[in-house]
Amino acid sequence: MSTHELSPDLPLVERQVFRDAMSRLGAAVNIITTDGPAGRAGFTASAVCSVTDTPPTLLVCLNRSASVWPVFRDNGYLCVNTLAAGHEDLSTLFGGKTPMADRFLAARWHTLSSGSPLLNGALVSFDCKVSQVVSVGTHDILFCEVMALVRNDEPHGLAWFDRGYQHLLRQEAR
Ligand SMILES: NC(=O)c1ccc[n+]([C@@H]2O[C@H](COP(=O)([O-])OP(=O)(O)OC[C@H]3O[C@@H](n4cnc5c(N)ncnc54)[C@H](O)[C@@H]3O)[C@@H](O)[C@H]2O)c1
Ligand SMILES: Cc1cc2c(cc1C)N(C[C@H](O)[C@H](O)[C@H](O)COP(=O)(O)O)c1[nH]c(=O)[nH]c(=O)c1N2
Repeated sequence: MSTHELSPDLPLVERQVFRDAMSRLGAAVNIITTDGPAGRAGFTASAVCSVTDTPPTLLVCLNRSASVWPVFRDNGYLCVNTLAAGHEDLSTLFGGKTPMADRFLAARWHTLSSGSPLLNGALVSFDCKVSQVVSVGTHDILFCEVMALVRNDEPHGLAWFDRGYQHLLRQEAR
């Protein structure tokens, strides 16, 4: 067992201690998409969670230094596409550096009423309106009200754990 004290203004080495610790929190992998007046964009996010079911709301944390940030800020609508097993390469593609057109060419999509792209074969997709944005440190927390959702019967989910992908089997498929 090891204990680390952290200060709020973390120097690089302490930031690494924090990240190493966070790498132990397994999380679903999602591709967050948007399309609208500011253009089409998508990125991979593991910092996604449920906030409240009344009104149905989830949150997405987006680094303000990401190339996609101004597009999400201006469109105000997004879709959270939760990935299934087999989507590892797509996750990596949307995880940075790849030009936007190439990210979208790698999969099949259809357009939701909000305009946001829904990933065919996602475990579940949440079509959302961004209801509130709170900036904390380097990130914006996007609170997203869910307007519609689409579920898929794909038996295997995908998790990001210890800096790698893991397949998860849904209870119903056991
Ligand atoms: N919340 C995030 O912004 C976030 C989450 C996961 C991965 N990533 C990015 O994906 C890449 C690979 O990540 P990795 O998990 O292999 O190794 P890593 O060492 O960069 O990250 C380990 C863990 O720390 C957290 N984390 C990483 N960067 C963060 C940030 N800027 N702000 C808040 N939390 C952060 C995440 O929980 C992540 O799983 C990195 O470029 C990382 O920045 C970002
Ligand atoms: C598994 C995994 C998980 C995450 C990420 C990456 C990967 C591989 N990234 C990074 C994010 O996807 C990346 O910064 C964007 O794609 C933007 O990259 P560009 O600035 O367009 O190159 C990321 N970024 C973010 O702001 N919030 C998050 O929750 C996550 N989670």
